[in-house]
Formats: sequence, C-alpha cells, structure tokens
Amino acid sequence: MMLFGPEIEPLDPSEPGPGAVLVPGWLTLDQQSWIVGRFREWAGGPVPIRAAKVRGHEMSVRTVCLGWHWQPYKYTREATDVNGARVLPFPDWMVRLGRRALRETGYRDTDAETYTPDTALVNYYDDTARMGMHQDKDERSPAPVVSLSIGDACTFRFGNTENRGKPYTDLRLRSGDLFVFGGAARLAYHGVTRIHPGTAPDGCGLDRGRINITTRMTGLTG
Ligand SMILES: O=C(O)CCC(=O)C(=O)O
Ligand SMILES: [Fe+2]
Repeated sequence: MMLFGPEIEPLDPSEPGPGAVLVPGWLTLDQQSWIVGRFREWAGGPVPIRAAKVRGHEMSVRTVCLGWHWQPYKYTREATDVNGARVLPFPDWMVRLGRRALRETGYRDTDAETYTPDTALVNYYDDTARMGMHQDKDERSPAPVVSLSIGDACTFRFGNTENRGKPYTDLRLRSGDLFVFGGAARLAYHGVTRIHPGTAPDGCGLDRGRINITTRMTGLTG
C-alpha cells in the first residue's frame, strides 16, 4: 500500500502522483452497510437515481446527488433534467467524514478543517457499467475530491492532467477504500474501466454492484 500526501514528492512514477492518495479499507463494514442504507433512501428521491444523459446518450452509471444536483455539465439546486425537484441537503456527517479523510491522507490541518464539501455524486455501477475518462471540472473550488467505494471492486484508471491517454495508473478500488485527489492531481483525468462482479465482501450491505461517493466543494453560492 502506498500513502503519500500532496506536499510530499511522488514516490514512484507508477503511483498515481502527488495529491492522490489511496487508503485501502478505510471504512469498516459497519460504516459501509450503514452508508448503503442511506443510499437506498437517497435513491428513492425526491430526485430519484437516474442515468445522466451526455449528448443524448444515457450513461451506464446511475447517479443521485446531495447538496447540488450535477447534470452534464453544471450544478443546480433543482434537478431540471429529472423532475425539477430540489435535491436532498448535504449531510453534516459527510462533511465530518470528508475532513477526516483529508486529515488522514496527509493534507494540512488547515485544508482539512476548512474542507466543506457541499455536493456528493453518488454513483451506482451494475456489472457492466463503466465511466469514461474525464476530469471533475464543473466545480469552481480547487478543494480535493474525496472518493469512497462500497460493494464490488472496480478497476479505476487514474491518469494525467493533460489528456485522456497515457500515462495512467490502473488501481483496484475495493469496498471500503478511500481515494483522495487534490492539489496537483485535482484535475487529473480518471475513469472506471470495469467492475469485478462478485467481489463485494459479506457485510458491506451491497450484494451486487458498486457504489461510489465523491464529495466536492462546488464553490457556488445560492
Ligand atoms: O466511481 C468512481 O470511482 C469515480 C466516479 C467519478 O469519477 C465521478 O463521479 O466523477
Ligand atoms: Fe470523476
């Protein structure tokens, strides 16, 4: 396992790079299954989970948002591309979790304490879902993205900030893993090339598929 913070030199070119930190098994099984319970509530609405449409094509991933609603390629309070309802508020426990994530991945205390994520994209992947290489760049704040994974493992491709291609590193994100990307890695291209069905651990709360939660600071007001 490799663990380094944004202020530390990259350890090895095969590692994701400065600002990107993977912490395997960060969430306990109890925490994972509790979060899956919350996911089932969020998925029901007021804005039900849906596949966002990119240039007329539905994504294979289905997403429900908290705090701000993301649609290609903007954030709004109301899900104008779904049913017009206002999204659920961003939960306080997720702010605390995000701050702890930064503290425990080598971010400076001041960065961790001021981290106030105000949106979460909660993605559900079935066996065949994927996510193409992209940057998370609809946020105006440079604050890190905190990513939590539950359920089946995936191959997560973490690339460079210039383009979708090489160099990139293929990582395995498993149930309970924390991945943080900020600093020099904040605008790195990344995607999910495949799900590994049947790899969810007993007790994580999910029998099939994968949940990924990313918390972000939009930098928006209103
Ligand atoms: O599922 C993942 O691990 C990544 C999700 C992602 O990149 C996103 O929601 O923007
Ligand atoms: Fe992303």
